[in-house]
Amino acid sequence: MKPIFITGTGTDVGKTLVAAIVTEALQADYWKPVQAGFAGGTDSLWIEQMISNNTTKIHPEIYKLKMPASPHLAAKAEDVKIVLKDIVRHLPKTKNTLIIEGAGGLMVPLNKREFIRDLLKKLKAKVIIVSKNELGSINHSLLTAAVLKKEKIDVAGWIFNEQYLNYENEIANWSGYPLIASVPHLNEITKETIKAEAEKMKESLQKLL
Ligand SMILES: Nc1ncnc2c1ncn2[C@@H]1O[C@H](COP(=O)(O)OP(=O)(O)OP(=O)(O)O)[C@@H](O)[C@H]1O
Ligand SMILES: C[C@H](N)[C@H](N)CCCCCC(=O)O
Ligand SMILES: [Mg+2]
Repeated sequence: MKPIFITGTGTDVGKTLVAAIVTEALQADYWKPVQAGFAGGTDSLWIEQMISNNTTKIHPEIYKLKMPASPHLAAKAEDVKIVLKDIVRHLPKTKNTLIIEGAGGLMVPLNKREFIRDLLKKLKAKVIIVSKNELGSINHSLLTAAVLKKEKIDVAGWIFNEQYLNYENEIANWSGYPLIASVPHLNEITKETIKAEAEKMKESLQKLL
């Protein structure tokens, strides 16, 4: 089975929160190959704290960079070069479904000429796009979809995070990619609330993937 790559319309849209829900729902493994910024903790550590099942394995990052910035700049600050084939070479060998989280959105540079877009292509992954259900999101979402289409990338569909507006069907229709699920604003983010969202999402995920 292809790995599932969780990208988003940008940074801070809720990729890690959605990744926790999807990972828990499928009892999948999780991998964040490029982490830029870890003063407040890494995405991997956060996922580890939010998962309830005993099957999930969290695979170590390949690049763990200090600066909370675009990975190409965070890498430059540490005199590191992000090499895509080194990430691909370290793709975790697991029989379990693998959830991979990107950094920011699709057109985030990893080095002078390659982007998250190129990484997910090289990893031959199937993509879930996380988008926020808020004003401005139609534009961000359709630009993201345009890049995925141009590159003929295999897309499973959208997961919308935080329901400020009802844009889900609009964006699904315009893009032609299906709506997988919607996640409400969670007043409390705990193992229990993640597990409850995972239960709600399980069936749609299993159907699509
Ligand atoms: N549905 C939600 N309810 C409440 N808080 C949320 C929700 N989704 C995301 N958040 C909060 O918004 C912030 C950003 O979310 P998250 O870290 O998942 O974004 P991200 O897309 O993974 O960012 P990055 O590009 O840094 O990986 C976090 O503090 C998270 O807890
Ligand atoms: C620091 C942040 N939380 C992420 N790790 C990296 C986001 C990169 C975004 C780059 C950009 O689109 O401007
Ligand atoms: Mg994240």
